[in-house]
Amino acid sequence: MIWGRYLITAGLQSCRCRVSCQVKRHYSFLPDDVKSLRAVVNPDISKIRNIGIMAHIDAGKTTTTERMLYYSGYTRALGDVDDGDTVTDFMAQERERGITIQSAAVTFDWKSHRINLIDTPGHVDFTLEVERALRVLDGAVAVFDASAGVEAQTLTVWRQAEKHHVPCVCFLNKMDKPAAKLSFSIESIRQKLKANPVLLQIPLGSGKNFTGVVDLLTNQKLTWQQRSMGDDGRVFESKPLDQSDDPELLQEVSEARAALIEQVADLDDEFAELLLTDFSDNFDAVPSVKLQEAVRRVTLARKGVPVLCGSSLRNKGVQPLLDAIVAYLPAPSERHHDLVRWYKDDLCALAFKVLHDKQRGPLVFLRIYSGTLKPQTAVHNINRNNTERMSRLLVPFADQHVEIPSMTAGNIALTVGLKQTVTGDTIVSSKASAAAAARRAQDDSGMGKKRGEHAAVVLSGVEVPDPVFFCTIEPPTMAKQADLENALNCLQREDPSLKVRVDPDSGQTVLCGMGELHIEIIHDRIRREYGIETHLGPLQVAYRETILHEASATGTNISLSKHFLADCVFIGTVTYRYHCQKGLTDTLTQCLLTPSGPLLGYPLQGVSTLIQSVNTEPGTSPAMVSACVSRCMLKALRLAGGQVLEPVMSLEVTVEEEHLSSVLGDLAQRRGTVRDIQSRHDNKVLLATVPLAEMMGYSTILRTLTSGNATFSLELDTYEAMNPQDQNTLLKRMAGL
Ligand SMILES: Nc1nc2c(ncn2[C@@H]2O[C@H](COP(=O)(O)OP(=O)(O)OP(=O)(O)O)[C@@H](O)[C@H]2O)c(=O)[nH]1
Repeated sequence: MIWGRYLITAGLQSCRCRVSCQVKRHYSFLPDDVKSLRAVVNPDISKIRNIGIMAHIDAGKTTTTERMLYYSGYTRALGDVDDGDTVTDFMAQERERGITIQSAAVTFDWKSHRINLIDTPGHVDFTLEVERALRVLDGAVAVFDASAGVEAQTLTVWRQAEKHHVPCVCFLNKMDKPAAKLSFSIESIRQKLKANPVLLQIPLGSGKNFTGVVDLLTNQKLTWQQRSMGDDGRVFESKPLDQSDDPELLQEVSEARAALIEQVADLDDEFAELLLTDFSDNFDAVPSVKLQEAVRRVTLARKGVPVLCGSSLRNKGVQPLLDAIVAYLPAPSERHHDLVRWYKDDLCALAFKVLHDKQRGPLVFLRIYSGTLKPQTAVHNINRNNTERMSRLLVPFADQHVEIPSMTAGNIALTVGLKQTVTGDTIVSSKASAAAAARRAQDDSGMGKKRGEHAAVVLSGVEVPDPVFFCTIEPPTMAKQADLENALNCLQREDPSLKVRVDPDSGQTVLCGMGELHIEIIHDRIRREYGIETHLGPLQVAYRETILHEASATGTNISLSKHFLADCVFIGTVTYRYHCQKGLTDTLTQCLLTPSGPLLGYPLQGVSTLIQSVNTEPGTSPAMVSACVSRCMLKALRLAGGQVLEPVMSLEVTVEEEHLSSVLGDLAQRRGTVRDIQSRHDNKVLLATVPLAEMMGYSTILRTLTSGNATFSLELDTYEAMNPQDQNTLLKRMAGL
C-alpha cells in the first residue's frame, strides 16, 4: 500500500494526492507499554524542554520531528510525509496533502530530558496556529531548506518567536540537495532575519555525498554511513578529527573553530574573561564544556542562534540536533513569565489549544506555569469567571493520549472536561486563588484596587488577525442548520482565526478565514468530522472602507411625546468624547464601535467620531438614543464620501529563470507591483505586492505557467485605497450590474 505524493509546487499549498492507503504505525511503548513515560511523569523542571519546530512550508519540520521520535525510541518505524504516515500530521487532510495544518504536541525523552515538542504548520494561512504554540513554548528549532535559506514564511514565524522572546536553534536541513549551501544559508540568516548565527558544525561532503558533520565544539567527526537503502541513521560513527584526515578539512575546521571562539567571546563576557585569564596562550585549548556553557548563555540571552546542519530525509544530523535542544534551549524555570510569581505554588495555566473529540468532548491543552494540575478537581477560569470540573489529565502523544495522576509546573498537559474554556484563557485553582494573586500583585506594585484584579493575574493570549476572505456556507437542508451551527461553534473554539457571522440582509451564515486553503480545510472538516455536506458560496475578499473628508450631521428622533437630538461630527483625528445622560454610554459606545462603510457595508477604518451633543428628555430610552446616533452617523458617512480599501498581499515567487517572464506578464495583469527580483542559485525570487482579489486560484495558473516549477507564498501586507476605476467596477459587480 502506497501513499503517493505529487508535489505541485506552484500552489497555495503543496498538494500531495493520496493514491491509496493503509496506515499502520508502530509506537515503541504505546498504547499498552508506557512505562518509560510513567516512570518520570513529572521530571525535574530543569530537565524539561518545551520546544516548537517552525519554518517555511516544506522545509522539513515534520520529517525532522519523525526522526526525533524515532531516535528517542518513541516510534519503532520511521514515518514519512510522502507516505502519509507521520505521527504529528495525524489529521486526514494533513496526511493527504502532506502538510501540517494543526500544531501537534508530542512528548518524548532524550538523554534524561523530557521534551514536549510542537510541530507547527508552515503555510501562511495557519500562522495563528504557530503563534499560539510559540506563546507557550520556551524554545524553538527553526528548520531551513539549506538550498533556499530564509524563505518568506520563515521571516513571519521568526518575528513571532522574537515577539515572545523565544530562544532558537537553527537547523539547516536538506544538506543532501545539490544546491544546498552552508555559507548562503548562514548569510541569509544574518541578512534577512537580522540574527547572529553561531555556527557549531561543518558539513562533511555536499549534495549526494553529504555524510555527516564535524562538531566544532568537540572536534568530533560524526558520520552516517549509508550501508543500505533502508538505513535508518540510528547508528553513526563519532571519532575525533586527526592528522590523517583531509588537510583541507582540518584547515577549514580549525578556522571555523577559531571564528566560533572569537564570536562567542564577543557575545559573552564571562567566556571572554575565561579566555583571557586561563587560555590567553592558546584559545584553542579552551575545554568544549566551557564553550558549550557560553553558547548556552548566548542563546538564552538571544544574542546569537546556534546553527546545525543535516538531512532529515537521509537520516543524518538529527541526533546532534536533539543534543542541541537539551544543551542550548532553556528549561521552563529559565524563562521569565510575568505574573506567575503572584501565584506562588498555586496553579496557574494557560489554555493554548482546544480540540474536539467525538467521545471525550473538548480537549484543552494547558501549559502549566505554576502549581500542580490534578484530574477530578474543579478549576477556575479567570477570563470567563466560571469554575469547571476537569475529569481527566493526559499527556499528549500526537493523536494518542496517556492518562496521568498529576502534572507539575513547566509541563504541557491535556485536560478533559473543560467545556467552557477557550484558547487564551487563564486557568487557576479557585476564585480565591485568583483574588489572592491579585492582592499580591497590587501590594507589590503599590497600585491600589484601581488597577483591576483581572488584568493583573491573567496571562496574555494571542492577537487574532482579521480574516481576509469570506464566503457563505449553507447546510444541505434546513433541518441540518442546527448541526452546522454546532460544528461551526466547535471549530471556532479550536481555531480563533475562523470567524462566523450571519449576514443581516440575507440571514445566511458567513465563514471568514485567513485564506483559500483555510476555508477549504474548514469545509472539508465539516464534511468529514461532522458528516454535513455543506455548500460554499463564492469566495469573496474582505474589503474595508474609509471616508474621503470630514463631515457632520444632525438628527432628531421623535417617539411618542419624547424626543431628543443627537449631533455627530466625523473628523480626521483620534478624538472621542461624549456628553450624555448616565446609562446611555454603553449604547453609544456600541453604536460607534460597529459602524459599517457607506459604499458596500464593509467595516470602516481610519475614521474617528466626535459626538458633539446628545440632548434627551427625561425617560428617553437607550434604544432611542442608539437609533438616533446610528441615523446621524449614516447621514454623516454619506456626506463624508466613501472609499473602498482592498487587502494588498506581499507575494514571493521562486521560479526558474526561463519561466520568469511569463510569471511577470501574468502579474502585470493582476495589478501586481514588482518590488525586487533576486537570484537564488539557478532560480529567480520575485518579490511583489498584489491585490488579494486578483489572487483567487493563483496556484493553478502558476502551475500551468511554469509547468509546476515554481513555489509562492502570500501574506497580508496592507489595506490600500482602490483607484476610482477599479472601485467603480467593484461597486457595479457587487450591485449585480
Ligand atoms: N532532499 C530532502 N528532502 C527533504 C528533507 N527533509 C524533508 N524533505 C522533503 O521535503 C518535503 C517536505 O517535508 P515536510 O517534513 O513535510 O516539511 P514541513 O516543513 O513539515 O512541511 P509543512 O508542514 O507542510 O510546512 C517532503 O517531500 C520531504 O520528503 C531532506 O533532508 N532532504
